[in-house]
Formats: sequence, structure tokens, C-alpha cells
Amino acid sequence: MHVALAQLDIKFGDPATNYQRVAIAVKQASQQGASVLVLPEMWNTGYALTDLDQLADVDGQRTRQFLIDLAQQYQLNIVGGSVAVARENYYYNEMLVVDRTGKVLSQYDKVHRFGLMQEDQYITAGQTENIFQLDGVPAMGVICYDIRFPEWLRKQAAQGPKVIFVSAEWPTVRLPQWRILLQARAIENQAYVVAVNRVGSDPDNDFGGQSLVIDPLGQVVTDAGDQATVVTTDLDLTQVAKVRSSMPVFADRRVELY
Ligand SMILES: O=C(O)CCC(=O)C(=O)O
Repeated sequence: MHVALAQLDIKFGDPATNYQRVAIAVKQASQQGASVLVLPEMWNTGYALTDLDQLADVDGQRTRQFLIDLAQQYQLNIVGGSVAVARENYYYNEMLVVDRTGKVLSQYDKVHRFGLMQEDQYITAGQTENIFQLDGVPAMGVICYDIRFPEWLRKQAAQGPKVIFVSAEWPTVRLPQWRILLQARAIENQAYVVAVNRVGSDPDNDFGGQSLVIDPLGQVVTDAGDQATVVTTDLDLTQVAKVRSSMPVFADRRVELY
């Protein structure tokens, strides 16, 4: 699996610009030979939560068609980060995963709402897991604050995913925690973590990138730095089986105790 991390700057409250930026990133990823492109969180609007009535993608229709078209045109799978979506009278922070044939593999609403950025006031929490197969590889995806809840990732990782995708808008001030949390999620689940954060700023926060690929032993194999970029990395998925068989932590769980 050759993953491309689209570490984008997101223009606050300006979907038209952001759709263009994503289209450029998909093209770059394809030119770099990627098989999977990963986008950041809330890339259509940024955290313009007070304007969601004007800005959110109604029923996610625009994003869905946009990602399907790009996936087919450039023949790559897309872990679509997340976008602000309006469904009925509610707003969601929604991830779509689309394969290169244009099939929608998964639709996930962020489960843990981040109160420090007022998500609890505007966004409706998701209820369902996000496990899918990319080119036959079992994978899962979560969004930003979700990574602070190891039980949520574990519940899904125990079902077989070898790659954990994370899409985020993680403020610079807490990037030291971002790195440690992601490394811990990789180590405890013995899986690759492919995590994409944005760069740039919005009226309240600076975002410092540090999109990472972390191997199943917790070592950072790619760090995208702090500028807008698309970086690619080859995942050696044989590592997952090797690490899991060398220390059988899933089998050693005492699930009757917790
Ligand atoms: O947990 C954090 O520190 C950041 C989370 C966040 O920014 C988000 O979920 O959007």
C-alpha cells in the first residue's frame, strides 16, 4: 500500500477554494504513484461551525460525487478526511472512503465531539464503527479527538484492521500529545497508523501539520513537517503480521476482566 498524506492548508469558511485544493492534492498523489490518498478533517469548511447552515454539504452529495469522480479519474483509493455535512436538521463531521472504481466503501461520523472547539454545540455525534478493506487490506478510520479514546480504536482494531487512518485538525499547541497518542495507538494495536493533520490557521487556532506514518512498533517512518505538502510512503504490511506473531497482545487480552 502506497499512501499519500495530503497535509493541506484549509481556507476557513471557503468550500470553493478547498475543493480546488483537494483536487490538486489528488493529482499530486497520483503523480507520485500513490494507491491511497488521505485527507485532513473538516476540509470543506474548516471549523466555521457558526456558518454551517450556509456552508455544510447538504446530504454530503457534493463531496460524495467529487471524491468518486477523482478516485475514478486518478485511479486511486481515497480516505476522504472529513467534511461538514448537513443531514435533515443536523450537522455531522463525516468521513467517506471511496475506492478507485468509485465505490463508496464507508461513511463514518466522528464519534467523540471536541468541546474545546465547540463541536458539542454544533455537531451530532456518530454511532457506528468505520472498518473497510482497501485493495484487500483490512483498515479503519477515525477522526481527530477520537484518538484520545483507545477503547474505541481497540474495539475496531481487534476485528482485524492492519492500518488505522486518522484525519485531523489538531492545533499546534498540543502536537507533542498528537505524536505520543498516535505512537501509542500504533504500538498497542500493532498496526500502521497513517495520520493526516492540516497546516495554516483559523481565527482561533494554528495548525502545525506533523502528519505521520507510524509503523506497528510505534516508530515514525514519515513526518510531513509543518508546511502544506503531499508526501507518500510505502507501507510494508508484512510487518503487521510479524509484530503480531512476535508478541500476541490481542490473544493475551483478558476480555473477561474488562
Ligand atoms: O484532542 C485534541 O487535542 C485536539 C482534537 C481536535 O482538534 C479535534 O477533534 O478537532
